[in-house]
Amino acid sequence: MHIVDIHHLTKYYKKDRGIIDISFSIDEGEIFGFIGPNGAGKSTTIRTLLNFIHPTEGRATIFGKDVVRHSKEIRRNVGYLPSEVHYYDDMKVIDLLLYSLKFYPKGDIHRIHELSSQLELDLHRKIEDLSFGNRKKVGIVQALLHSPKLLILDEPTSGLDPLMQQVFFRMLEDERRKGTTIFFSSHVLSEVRNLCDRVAIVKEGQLIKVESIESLMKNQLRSVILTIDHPEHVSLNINGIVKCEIRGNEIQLLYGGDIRELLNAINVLAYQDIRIEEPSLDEIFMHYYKQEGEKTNDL
Ligand SMILES: Nc1ncnc2c1ncn2[C@@H]1O[C@H](COP(=O)(O)OP(=O)(O)OP(=O)(O)O)[C@@H](O)[C@H]1O
Repeated sequence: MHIVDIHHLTKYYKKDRGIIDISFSIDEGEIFGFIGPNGAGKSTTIRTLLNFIHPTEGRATIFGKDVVRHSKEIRRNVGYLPSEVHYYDDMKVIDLLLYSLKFYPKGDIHRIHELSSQLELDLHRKIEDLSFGNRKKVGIVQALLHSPKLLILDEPTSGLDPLMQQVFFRMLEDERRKGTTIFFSSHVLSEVRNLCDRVAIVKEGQLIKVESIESLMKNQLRSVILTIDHPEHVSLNINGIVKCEIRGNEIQLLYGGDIRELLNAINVLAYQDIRIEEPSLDEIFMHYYKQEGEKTNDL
């Protein structure tokens, strides 16, 4: 069953593009990543799903119900973390969370304590004294406290340190084991890679691809940078090289083939250094654009 269904969703802010013709679905129990650079349209899509803004065209359903007509009903079973959390600074964390709890008949105070202790959040501090990361934790507890069927999290890890990110990911996995569907946005692919079943990639308001992590990993692109004297004399004739550039004494490759094959070819060269990195989102997008272009040419 689809928990979220998005059909040709378009949003213009007056004349400004928000998102254009976005369509995809999220299955029950999935952890679904929504990735793209700043301004790609992630928050616009999410805010449309929550009925904070109205679509210019297209429609979306959550739990099979139209997000505009049934938003109140839908919200009871959705936990939402906005990308930026704003609170009444003068309140204590516990008072804010108890206030939030009142909206949900299913929520209980033990859950607040359990979630806060996992995140090492001090419930008795005032909101105004909290760092950005700690405010984010308050938002996470708020999103989870009523054990919603669907979690929609907009850039949940920004502001969390790497250790806390791991704690948070484990919490999401616990939620998923209970059957919760999770939809979360990020501009960091490596972050969502270990957690998600599938990802949707957006750029400049448009959906570029929906892909399972499994096939994303199979076609995983790597950025390989080789430091070598006279790089212009080197020829690497192997499949999987998507892009090859020479900059000073470096050969910069974008490689999508078997990494062992590349290393075998490189091993015979008298190189000084090698760096293998995850390519930037932009490089990945360019690769996808190229593939899409090739497909179009084939037709
Ligand atoms: N209230 C608004 N008025 C006008 N344009 C807006 C508004 N909100 C968003 N936009 C525009 O819509 C586009 C998509 O923005 P959106 O915030 O959805 O992107 P995002 O992927 O969430 O990026 P970020 O990570 O920076 O929040 C951007 O070009 C942005 O400038």
